Amino acid sequence: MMTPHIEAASDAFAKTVLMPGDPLRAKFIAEHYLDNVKQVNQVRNMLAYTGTYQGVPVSVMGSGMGMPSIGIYSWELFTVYEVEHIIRIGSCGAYSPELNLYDVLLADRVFSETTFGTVQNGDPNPFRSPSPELNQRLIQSAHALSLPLKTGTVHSCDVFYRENSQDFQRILHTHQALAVEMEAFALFHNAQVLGKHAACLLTVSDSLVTAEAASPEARQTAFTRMMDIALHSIANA
Ligand SMILES: O=P(O)(O)O[C@H]1O[C@H](CO)[C@@H](O)[C@H]1O
Ligand SMILES: O=c1cc[nH]c(=O)[nH]1
Repeated sequence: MMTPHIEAASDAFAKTVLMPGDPLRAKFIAEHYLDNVKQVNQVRNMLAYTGTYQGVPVSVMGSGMGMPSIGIYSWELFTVYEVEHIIRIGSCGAYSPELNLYDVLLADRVFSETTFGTVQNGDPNPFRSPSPELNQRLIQSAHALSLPLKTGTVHSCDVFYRENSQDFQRILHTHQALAVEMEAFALFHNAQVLGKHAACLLTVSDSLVTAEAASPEARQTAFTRMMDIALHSIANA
């Protein structure tokens, strides 16, 4: 075992890793998109695979839910496996009435009340940013594939079930956060601290404004758009 959480050999990962929260979404991508696939991790069922997409090496690994989990996996990938780029591909809940179910959103800034940064290296700044280069490539890929892509601030939240379900209005208006998810802040923080590159693409799976939620079937189709954009950006880097 190379780390307490990843059993893969030191050269098992490609330089770019796609990270959905759900390890089964990682399996889906490996099975439907990649060639020459090898499973490289199953510790704690946090499945990881390496293969090629249009001839370019790429890995895909689940991050689990929440900042402690992605904080561990992204740190180990960046420091032990010499991974250079991590693109999170996740689901999010819409705060903005202008976001519809299945829209794909690229985070250009992340806000969080988490203590992750303060505890990790004493940085209390509640905002983190993605890699401008990765974001530019993702925007170009969406354009090349004629897939609509929105950009904006995302809220990374430590709590999924909040007592006050309308609290999102405050965060929308105070920080212009268009949607909520639970990992991007820690991923961007680790990338910044380690001099690596990270980005976050999200598909709207539900709306806190309208209380609509995507069906499981629709989620799969809609999520493939985000996967297409991410994989195209890797193949055309
Ligand atoms: O779909 P994923 O990538 O897991 O992302 C979102 O879904 C989970 C909550 O249901 C959290 O991990 C949140 O960030
Ligand atoms: O973190 C998340 C993801 C999807 N929907 C939510 O409400 N929260």
